[in-house]
Amino acid sequence: MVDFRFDIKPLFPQPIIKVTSNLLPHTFRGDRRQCLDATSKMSEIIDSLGQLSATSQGLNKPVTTAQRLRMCDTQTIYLLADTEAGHNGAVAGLLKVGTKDLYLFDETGQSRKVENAPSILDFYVHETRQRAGLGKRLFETMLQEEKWTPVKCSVDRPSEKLVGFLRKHYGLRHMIPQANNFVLYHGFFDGPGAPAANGNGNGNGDAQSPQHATRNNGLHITNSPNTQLFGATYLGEDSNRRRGSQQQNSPNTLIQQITQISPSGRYGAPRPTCSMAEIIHAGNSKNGKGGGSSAESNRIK
Ligand SMILES: CC(=O)SCCNC(=O)CCNC(=O)[C@H](O)C(C)(C)COP(=O)(O)OP(=O)(O)OC[C@H]1O[C@@H](n2cnc3c(N)ncnc32)[C@H](O)[C@@H]1OP(=O)(O)O
Repeated sequence: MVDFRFDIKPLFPQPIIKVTSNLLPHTFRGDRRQCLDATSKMSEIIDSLGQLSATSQGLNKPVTTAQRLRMCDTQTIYLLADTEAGHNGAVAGLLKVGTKDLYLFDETGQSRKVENAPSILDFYVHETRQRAGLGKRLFETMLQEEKWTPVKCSVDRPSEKLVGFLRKHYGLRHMIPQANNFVLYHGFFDGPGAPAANGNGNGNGDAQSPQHATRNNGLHITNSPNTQLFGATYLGEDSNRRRGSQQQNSPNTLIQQITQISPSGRYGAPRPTCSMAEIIHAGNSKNGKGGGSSAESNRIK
């Protein structure tokens, strides 16, 4: 549990509050002076929880800060408190969600641009309170408030724990391979309002379009914003075969393809295992050619 030097109770009239770019609890009512005080305290809470989340995920800098939230009007943070804890109460967890415009592949390998895709961006429950249902409570509140369903959420590079959480509580198992670090599950594209496929029907788009792709040995490299930011991702043998990739490359070339678009921000940060690129590197090092990428050298072993 995270304690603060101030009493958190006035900020948490209910156990879970929502905070957006004004850095105020959604329940907040007050004059200008109270507003400034609440903003400063909320900033401290968000920064503390964001830092703990980053540490727990092995990131070298937080994904969630008050400053970032202030700059972004498409994100919401849900905070869970235990107002009975200690003298001042304590905060137990954080869930940051938002909407993103993403270039994504559906189950058949068709490329689609999805605008305002619901995204799970950061999720953390304090170590002393994990596996006690608090994560589920936060997530359920978020789903209700945002009017989202779990299968329609994209998840920004989920940890093993989050993958387990989604499997356990929502039965999400079958991922759709992507060329970026977002994870989608089968069913994401189903139902009314499903986004249309892009371009020419083979999922590649044309040479001028943002989703233009080159595929080599299962690596999907596009010039989409995601790939530029986050790097290429291994799509797996099956999807590679399905797409009829012609070219066979050496392991060295694969590493170059992964590293030519080096990750930045969250993605340049050291991470624990659980990445498709890890699989490639592991396979490659068996051939005596391991390591070398900036992401790889940053990763905690
Ligand atoms: C997009 C992203 O934010 S990726 C980063 C996700 N965050 C993290 O990995 C930070 C560390 N982990 C956490 O903070 C928490 O474990 C959360 C937020 C993932 C889940 O919150 P919790 O309160 O633990 O979840 P809750 O109690 O509702 O559900 C428990 C289930 O989550 C999964 N889980 C939670 N903790 C663990 C763990 N230590 N090891 C493996 N699975 C875990 C399991 O499926 C677990 O069910 P089980 O106990 O029957 O195996």
